[in-house]
Amino acid sequence: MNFLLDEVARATQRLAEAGVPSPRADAEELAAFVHGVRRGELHNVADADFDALYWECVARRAAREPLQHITGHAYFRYLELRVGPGVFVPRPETEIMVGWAIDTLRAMDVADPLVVDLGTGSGAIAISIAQEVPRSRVYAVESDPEALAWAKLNLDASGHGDRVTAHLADMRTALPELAGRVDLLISNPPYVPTDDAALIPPEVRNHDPAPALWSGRDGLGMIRELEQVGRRLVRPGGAMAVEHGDGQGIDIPHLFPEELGWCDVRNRKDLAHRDRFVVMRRADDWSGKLGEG
Ligand SMILES: C[S@@+](CC[C@H](N)C(=O)[O-])C[C@H]1O[C@@H](n2cnc3c(N)ncnc32)[C@H](O)[C@@H]1O
Repeated sequence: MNFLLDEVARATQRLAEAGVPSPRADAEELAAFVHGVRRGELHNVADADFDALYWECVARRAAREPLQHITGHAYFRYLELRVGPGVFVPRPETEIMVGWAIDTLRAMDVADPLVVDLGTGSGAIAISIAQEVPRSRVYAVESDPEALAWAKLNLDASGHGDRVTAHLADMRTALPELAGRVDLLISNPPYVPTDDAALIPPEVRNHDPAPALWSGRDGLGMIRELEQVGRRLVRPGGAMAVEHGDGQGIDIPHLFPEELGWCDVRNRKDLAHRDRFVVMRRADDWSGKLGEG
């Protein structure tokens, strides 16, 4: 074993003792970050090049600071996003929902689909859709100015800024000018039950911003509101996708009832086969009035 890999093995043990869920991967990722190489190239780092900064990073991770806050970036689909304090770190679970949205948009017979991402955080969802659906126009809504600043940073770096508009607004009332015109509405809203606060890992509880997490005792507060938002914004025949937490899959389809013009309401699973998001469509012929609560 070379010197660096030996250090990585020691760091792995330290992270495991601190309760980090993926200690080996994180120890390698930090070593790669510190030495400016990819994980698969760590064997090329010469002993003399070992940087003691590595152990500072390991100490921060052992104190349960998120890996992505230490490296300053998070990977999401084909993007490398800048993240740090003040913005929610995008998660792999959300990539699957975005994949569903991209497939749905590509299958729509609409030349320049109009998309709304509610609670954009780092901009992960909005920028991925703009990147992978070339003629889409995306509105990215966020109420937290600090988070929106990260989204704008990522948007500027992405090269898709001409088709993504960032809005500082409350997702419950945003974009009245798009009423009844949106082809696809997508949201990863806050959905963690305040009742579960004690169960949440320290990386999340102490580092993701509070507005990104909590949504009432059962976690469903914002998703209930999103039903009305979808009814107001999505055009007849348009689609909607909403992420939710473990164990909420059973409750959410009932929040989008046929009587209110929702159809094809389905639970979708993440890679771990847990219900993770719900998808639905506005009926083509729903006769209710837009915007009615
Ligand atoms: C779970 S995070 C999702 C961030 C990003 N879309 C992602 O998937 O990585 C939820 C986001 O919604 C934002 N948010 C919470 N309440 C909001 C509201 N009323 N209006 C707009 N954004 C809100 C939070 O600030 C946070 O950035």
